[in-house]
Amino acid sequence: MEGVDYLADERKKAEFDVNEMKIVWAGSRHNFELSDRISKLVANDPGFSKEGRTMLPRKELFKNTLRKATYAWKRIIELRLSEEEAAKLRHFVDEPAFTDLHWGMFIPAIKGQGTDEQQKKWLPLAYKMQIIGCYAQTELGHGSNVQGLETTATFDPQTDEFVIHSPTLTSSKWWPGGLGKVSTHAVVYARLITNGKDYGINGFIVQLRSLEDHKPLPGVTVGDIGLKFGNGAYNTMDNGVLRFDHVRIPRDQMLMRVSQVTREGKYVQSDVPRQLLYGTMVYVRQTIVSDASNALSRAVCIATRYSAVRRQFGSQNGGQEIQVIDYKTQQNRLFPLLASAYAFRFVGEWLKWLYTDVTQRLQANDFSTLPEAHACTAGLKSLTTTATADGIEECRKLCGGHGYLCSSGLPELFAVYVPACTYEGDNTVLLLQVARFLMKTVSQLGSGKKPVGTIAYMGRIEHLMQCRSDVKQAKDWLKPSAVVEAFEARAARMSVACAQNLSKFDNPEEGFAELAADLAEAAVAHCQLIVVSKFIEKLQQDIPGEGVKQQLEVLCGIYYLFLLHKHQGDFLGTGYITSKQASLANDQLRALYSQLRPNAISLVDAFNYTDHFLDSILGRYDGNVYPKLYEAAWKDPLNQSDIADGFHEYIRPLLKQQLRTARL
Ligand SMILES: CC(C)(COP(=O)(O)OP(=O)(O)OC[C@H]1O[C@@H](n2cnc3c(N)ncnc32)[C@H](O)[C@@H]1OP(=O)(O)O)[C@@H](O)C(=O)NCCC(=O)NCCSC(=O)CCCC(=O)O
Ligand SMILES: Cc1cc2nc3c(=O)[nH]c(=O)nc-3n(C[C@H](O)[C@H](O)[C@H](O)COP(=O)(O)OP(=O)(O)OC[C@H]3O[C@@H](n4cnc5c(N)ncnc54)[C@H](O)[C@@H]3O)c2cc1C
Repeated sequence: MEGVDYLADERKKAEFDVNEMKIVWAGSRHNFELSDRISKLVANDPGFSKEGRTMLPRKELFKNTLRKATYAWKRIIELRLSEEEAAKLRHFVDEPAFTDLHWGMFIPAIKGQGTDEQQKKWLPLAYKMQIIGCYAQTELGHGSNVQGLETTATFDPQTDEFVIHSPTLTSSKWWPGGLGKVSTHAVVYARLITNGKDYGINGFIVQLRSLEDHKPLPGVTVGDIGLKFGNGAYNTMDNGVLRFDHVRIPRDQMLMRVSQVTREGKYVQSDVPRQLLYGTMVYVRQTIVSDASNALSRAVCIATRYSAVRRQFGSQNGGQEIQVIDYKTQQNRLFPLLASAYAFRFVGEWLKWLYTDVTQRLQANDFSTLPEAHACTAGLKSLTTTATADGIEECRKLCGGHGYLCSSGLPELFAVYVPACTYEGDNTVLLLQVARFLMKTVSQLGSGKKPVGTIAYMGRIEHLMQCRSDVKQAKDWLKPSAVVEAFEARAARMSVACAQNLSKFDNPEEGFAELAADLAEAAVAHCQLIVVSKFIEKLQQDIPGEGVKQQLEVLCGIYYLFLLHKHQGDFLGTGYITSKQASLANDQLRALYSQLRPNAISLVDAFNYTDHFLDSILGRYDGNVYPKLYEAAWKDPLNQSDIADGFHEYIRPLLKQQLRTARL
C-alpha cells in the first residue's frame, strides 16, 4: 500500500487551494458542480461499468455500446435531466457511440441549415430520439475536398422530389459515425442539380431505414466499414458506408436556409453566404478544442500520478529510490503537457465565446466575423488535436513499460483520440485554410482595412517587423508584454515572409501549392500566438483562491517558454531574439519546472476525474498501483487456466520433439 501513502504526501505539498482550482478548470462553480455530480452518478452506476471492454470481440463490443447508450437515455428520461446534464452524462459514459453524431452533428446541421419550418418538423423527432440521425458528408473518394463530392440530388419537377443517387463507387458515403448499423436518417451532402445545372453541394435529410423493422429502405445499401485502429477504442462506433440507387425524397427535405429550390425547380440563393453550409463543421471544430483539453488532461493525470509513484535508481544507504517525476527530463516532457492541458482549456472557453458571438451575429445577418471564426476554429482544432494526440503518446512513454498495458488506460485513450487529427478536417488541410486567411490579411494591409480580433496585431506590422526583444535576464521572460510581442513578431514575420515569397509567383495558386509547408508553419505560429494570448488574458482576470493564480502563472510560463524553446529556430531565424535570450528563456523554463513540481499532483487532482472516468490503474487517485496491476493481470482470459488452450495441439508435440532431439 506504499502508493496510497505516497500520493497523500504529495497532496500535502500543494501551495494552492485545490478546490478553487477545480472551479477554474471547470469554467465556473455551476460547471464544476454539474460535472462533479454527473461524473459520480455515472461512476456509481454498474450499468456504465467499463470492465473488460478491451477484451470484447467487435459484435459484443458494439452490442454493449448499444446497451449503454440506451441505458443512458433511459436514465436521462427517468432523472429528467436537462440538455446540459444529459450531454455531461454521455460525456462521462466515455464510449464513442452513434449518439455522439446524432446530438453532435445531425441536430446541429438541421438547426444551422434548416429553415424554421424544417426545424419545427424534424427537431422534436430528433430530440425524442424517435428518429436517429448521422452526418453523411465524406465519400470513399473525397473527404477534405467537399466541393469534389459526387453524390447527386437531382430535382424532378414532375413529382416535386429529389432523386438521390450514387453514380460511382467513389461516391459511396464512407466514414459517417452512427450510419453503419443504427441511423434511421442522415443529413446527406450531395450535388444539387436542377434544370440540368449543377449548383454544388447542399444538405438533404434522407431516411435510410424503416422505422418499423429497421431494414434499409428500397434503393439504400448501407453497412459498417470495418474494424478500426486499436482494441475496443473507436470500434464501439459504427462508421458506415452508404449507397443510393435513385432514392426519392420530397423537395422540402433539402435543407433550405442557405439556398432553395422552388416548386418549379428554380434555384434561389439566399443572402446568407454559401459558407454557412460548412457551419456544422465550424461548430464541431470548436467543441473539439475543449475535448482536446479533456483528453490531454486525462493522459497527463495518469502520467503525473504514476510518475510520483514510480521510483528508479538513486537509492542512498538502502533508502528509497528517486521518484521518476523528480528527473528533469521527465519534467521537461510532462510539465509542458500539463501546462498545455490548461492552455487548451482556456482557449477552448474563449473559442466557445467567439462561436456564440458569431452565431448571434449570423442570426442578425451580420456575416463579418465568419472568416475569422472559420480560421480560429480550423486552426485551433488542428493545433490542439495534434498536440493532444502526440501528448497522449508521450504520456504512455512517460509511464515506461506499464504504460503499454491496456490497464494503464493510455493505449485506448490514444486509439480513441488519434482520429481527431483527421476527422472534422485533416489537420494540415485546416492549417492551410488559416494560411489563406493570413495571406489575405497581409495582402490587404495597405488597403486601409484594419485587421481586428485575433489578427489585430497585423495592424502593427511595421513595428512588429523591426522590433527586438529587450529581455536581459531570465525573469524578464515572465513579463506578459515581452512574451506576447515575441509571439506576435514571430507570427507576423513568418506570414510576411510567405507573402513575399508568394508574390514571386505569377500564378498565386501555384505559389500557394509550392510554399504550402512554409505556409502551414506560419499558420502554426499564428495559432500558438492565440493560445498564448488567451492564457495571458485569463490571468488578467480576477481569480480567487489562495495561490491559484500563482500556479496558473507558472503553467502559463511553462506553456509559452516550452513553445519558445521548441520553435527556437523561428524566433532566432526571424531575428526577434538573440541566442543569449533564447538561452535565458530556457533557464527560466527550468526554474518554473522546480516551482511546479510540489504542486504537480494537486494540479492534476484539480481535473476532478473519477477513477471510473480515468479507467487507469496507473492513474488511480490513491496511487495504489502495484497490487492492482498484479490483480488485473489475473483477470486476463489467458489466465483462466494454468494450461493454455492449444497446449495439447501445439506446445506438447513441440516439447516431445525437443526431447527426442536432445536424446540424439
Ligand atoms: C478544406 C475546405 C475548407 C475547403 O473548402 P473549399 O470550399 O474547397 O475551399 P476554399 O476555396 O478554400 O474556401 C472557399 C471559401 O470558404 C471559406 N470557408 C471554408 N470553410 C469554411 C467554413 N467552415 N466556414 C466558413 N467559411 C469557410 C474559405 O475561407 C474561403 O473563403 P474566401 O473565399 O477566401 O473568403 C473544406 O472543404 C473542408 O472543410 N474540408 C474538411 C472536411 C471536413 O471537415 N469534414 C468533416 C466531416 S464530418 C466528421 O469528420 C465527423 C467527425 C466525427 C466526430 O466528430 O465524432
Ligand atoms: C474516426 C472517423 C470518424 C469520421 N466521422 C465522419 C462522419 O461522421 N461524417 C463524415 O462525413 N465524415 C466522417 N469522417 C471523415 C473525415 O471527416 C475525413 O476523413 C477527413 O475530413 C479527412 O478527409 P480524407 O479522409 O479525404 O483525407 P485526405 O484529404 O485524403 O487526406 C490524405 C492526405 O492528404 C493530405 N492532403 C489532402 N488535401 C491536401 C491539400 N489540399 N494540401 C495538402 N495536403 C493535402 C492530407 O494532409 C493527408 O495527409 C470520419 C473520419 C474518421 C477517421
